[in-house]
Amino acid sequence: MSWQADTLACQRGGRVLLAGLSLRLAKGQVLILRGPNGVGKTTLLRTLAGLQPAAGGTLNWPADDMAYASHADGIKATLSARENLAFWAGIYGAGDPENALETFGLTPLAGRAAGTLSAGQRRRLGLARLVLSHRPVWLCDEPTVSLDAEHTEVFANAVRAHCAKGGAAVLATHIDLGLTGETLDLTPFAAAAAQATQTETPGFDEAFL
Ligand SMILES: Nc1ncnc2c1ncn2[C@@H]1O[C@H](COP(=O)(O)OP(=O)(O)OP(=O)(O)O)[C@@H](O)[C@H]1O
Repeated sequence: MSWQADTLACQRGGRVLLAGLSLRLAKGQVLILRGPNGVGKTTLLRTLAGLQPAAGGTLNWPADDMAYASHADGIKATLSARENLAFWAGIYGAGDPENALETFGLTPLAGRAAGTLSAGQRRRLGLARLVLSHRPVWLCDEPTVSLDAEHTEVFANAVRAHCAKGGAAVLATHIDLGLTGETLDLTPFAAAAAQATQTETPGFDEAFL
């Protein structure tokens, strides 16, 4: 099984930010997205997750295969860590909250209201949803923000284990997680989008007459 995008264009706020992007993700593969702030990493992940339509190109990338860990952890502050994962297990229709808690070292905190967790603990709870989901493709946006070195390694190991079982992952990150995988710099695709936009800009006559 593989997931494929051909000559994809992605937009945010009505602007096409990326154009001409083709990629293929195979089982077992890790793809690292790189590029400066604002280049469009989140925008691409949101498009691949099916949260927004592509602005062009074709996507053979079923949304039901995706588990998306965004900047927002999708955590309900008044529920305990365990209750949060039980909620998400219900949404995904699968998954073992206890295993997910254990994987991210959250078992001792399982009964705590999520709103009382530290930033790094909350992030670990957000990432635990990935393990729970049993979905083949993990899409992660800056997954290790707020994580200490130990839990950055826990996350990297979770990705390795997921891929070893036939999963795959697309990770937007500015740091080196020590994962074996391909790197995709989005800068040329942002330049292609900017170029296309310039070409489409109306000339003086069209704009003012
Ligand atoms: N809701 C929005 N409405 C309009 N523009 C937006 C919106 N969200 C983001 N943008 C803009 O879209 C562009 C791409 O943003 P995006 O979040 O995809 O970048 P990124 O590569 O993930 O950046 P970072 O490395 O800072 O996380 C930026 O210029 C940003 O300001």
